[in-house]
Amino acid sequence: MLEMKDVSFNYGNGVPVLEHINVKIGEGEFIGLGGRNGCGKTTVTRLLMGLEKPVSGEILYDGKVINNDDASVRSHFIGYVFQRPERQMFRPTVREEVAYGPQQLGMSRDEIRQAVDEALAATELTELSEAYPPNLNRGEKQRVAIASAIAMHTKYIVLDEPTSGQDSEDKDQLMALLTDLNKKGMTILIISHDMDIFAEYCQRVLVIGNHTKAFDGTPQELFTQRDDLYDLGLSRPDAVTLSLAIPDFPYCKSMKEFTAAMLERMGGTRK
Ligand SMILES: Nc1ncnc2c1ncn2[C@@H]1O[C@H](COP(=O)(O)OP(=O)(O)OP(=O)(O)O)[C@@H](O)[C@H]1O
Repeated sequence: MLEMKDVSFNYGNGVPVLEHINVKIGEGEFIGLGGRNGCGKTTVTRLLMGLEKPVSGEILYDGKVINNDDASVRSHFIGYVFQRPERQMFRPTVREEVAYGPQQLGMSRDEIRQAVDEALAATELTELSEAYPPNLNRGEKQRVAIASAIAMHTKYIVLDEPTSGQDSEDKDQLMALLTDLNKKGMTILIISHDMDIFAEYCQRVLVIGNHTKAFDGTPQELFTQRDDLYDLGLSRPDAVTLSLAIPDFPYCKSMKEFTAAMLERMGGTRK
């Protein structure tokens, strides 16, 4: 369990960024983190990663205060995919990049080879294992960062707006990979401005507003019960809006679900 207990933070210029944040992130969850531009989403994840320290309050891992554990210690249990993943890659090949973490953990050569092979296979990077990371496209770089976390067997992975600027094929591929990792037990925390991702993939959504936690619940609760979505910098996905507009229609979290429900209502099948 990762926990933020009454955490407040500013960047030292007197401007409050986060105030009295309380959040528990249990193992196996798939959580979306949303809110307006500049509300502090990246800062929340930097605090969890140990890249920033709370001004007050505590960060806990399995009940132990880890405020003073720096990012290299926390990387043993949290993997991170930066908004610009090239900033986290320093090795000459994809294989060496993915092997770096396991080497730091002191794994044997054979263990490292096996962990890296498995991680490259899981992220469909085997054929790019000798490639120079800066030459990869953004989706491939993200998968290298994810492979690094898999090879270290981290329990958590945090992704900062991984699908922004991606076409729908890359987005679907990434979300399928994250869903698969989550099914295998990895906890996912994904920052996004994409409401479809919250609705379709996340079990829980956290929203930051007014410097603190403004919502913590299921996407269905968020999109059907809150009337301040606009104020929070959010919007209702089309699939949800359409399903709510039709009397006695089930809640639909994606257009695929909506289409299937609509066809069922009309007594038809998809050709
Ligand atoms: N290094 C820094 N020094 C000073 N202020 C900063 C720094 N980094 C971020 N901020 C400010 O802190 C606030 C929160 O920034 P943060 O990047 O966490 O927001 P965000 O919700 O992730 O934004 P976005 O959706 O645009 O990525 C913003 O007002 C930002 O300008």
